[in-house]
Amino acid sequence: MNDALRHIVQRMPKAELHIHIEGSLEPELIFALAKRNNVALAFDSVETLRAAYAFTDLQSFLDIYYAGASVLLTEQDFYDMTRAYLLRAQQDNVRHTELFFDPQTHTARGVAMDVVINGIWRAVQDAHTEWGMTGALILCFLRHLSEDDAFDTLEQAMPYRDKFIGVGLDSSELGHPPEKFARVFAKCRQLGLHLVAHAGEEGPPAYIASALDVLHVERIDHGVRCLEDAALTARLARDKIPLTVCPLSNLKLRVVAQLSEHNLLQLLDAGLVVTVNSDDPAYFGGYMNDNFIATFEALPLTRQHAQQLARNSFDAAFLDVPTRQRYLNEVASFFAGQVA
Ligand SMILES: Nc1ncnc2[nH]cnc12
Ligand SMILES: [Zn+2]
Repeated sequence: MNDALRHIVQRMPKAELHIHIEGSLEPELIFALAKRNNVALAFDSVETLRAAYAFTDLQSFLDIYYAGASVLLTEQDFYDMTRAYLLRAQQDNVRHTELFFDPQTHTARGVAMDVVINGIWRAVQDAHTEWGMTGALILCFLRHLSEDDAFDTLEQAMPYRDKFIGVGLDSSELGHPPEKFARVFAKCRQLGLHLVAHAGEEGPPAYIASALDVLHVERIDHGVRCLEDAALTARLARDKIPLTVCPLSNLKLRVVAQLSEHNLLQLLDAGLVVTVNSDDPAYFGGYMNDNFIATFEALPLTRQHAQQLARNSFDAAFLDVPTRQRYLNEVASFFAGQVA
């Protein structure tokens, strides 16, 4: 990629829609919080922890990711983690972000729901006050746990209903199809929550179809395996169901062997509302602009693709009409001022 295109991709306004906030915990912060909270870690240094980030698949990552999250105990911990992510995202010209959080990872360790939600939400509010970034929270159910556990989690979260806009589904995909959570998603739909789900990351295209048909999700997280089913791909394009794609995550979790083999360009060519996101940036070697640059380096993507991806990120976001329009106008005027 040439310098002009690199500059465009870095500077263009963008939204991040697939970021697990616990996946933004850098090893340095894990060690600092472990010390502050007197939590024992299975690693003796930042370096040995980082060296363990050699994943072979989704599960090998999740085991380390849940261990890392064990240092989060107080509201201040959740605030500090979220603040660090938001500051980093701002450097990449992220204007709006929708943060996933995994309450069950914390409540199972005795951390109260209000500690989790209030800490994360206060950091989002401060970013809005201080530099105008907009943000929202999406509560994710862990799919390796039961639907009853998800119902309990929803009930515990209801006193904080004004602080999250939707629910998602994450963790180990294979063997835990969307339909396992049909009833709890139906309840969330009744409550007027936005609905998303991880599907088609490691799991088959059938999981994408059931996330749509059974859970009635509005976006698919990852979804990269949809291309294995032409009818499903056509449906996603026709219904403008966005995919929140995470290229460096796909590389690190061996969904693809090399980024040059990533299907992001085919997904765009198929007319899908593709977005680029970081997933778990502290674990996968990159934040938003790292993902954009690595992908643009690996694939024959152009300035037009960059503009499409920036626009898609705001089109796919759960924004009110005037705010979306304001961001789309920002994208248009940014690109109108570029000569590359
Ligand atoms: N990429 C991913 N897939 C499923 N669950 C996750 N939790 C955090 N990152 C995840
Ligand atoms: Zn994810």
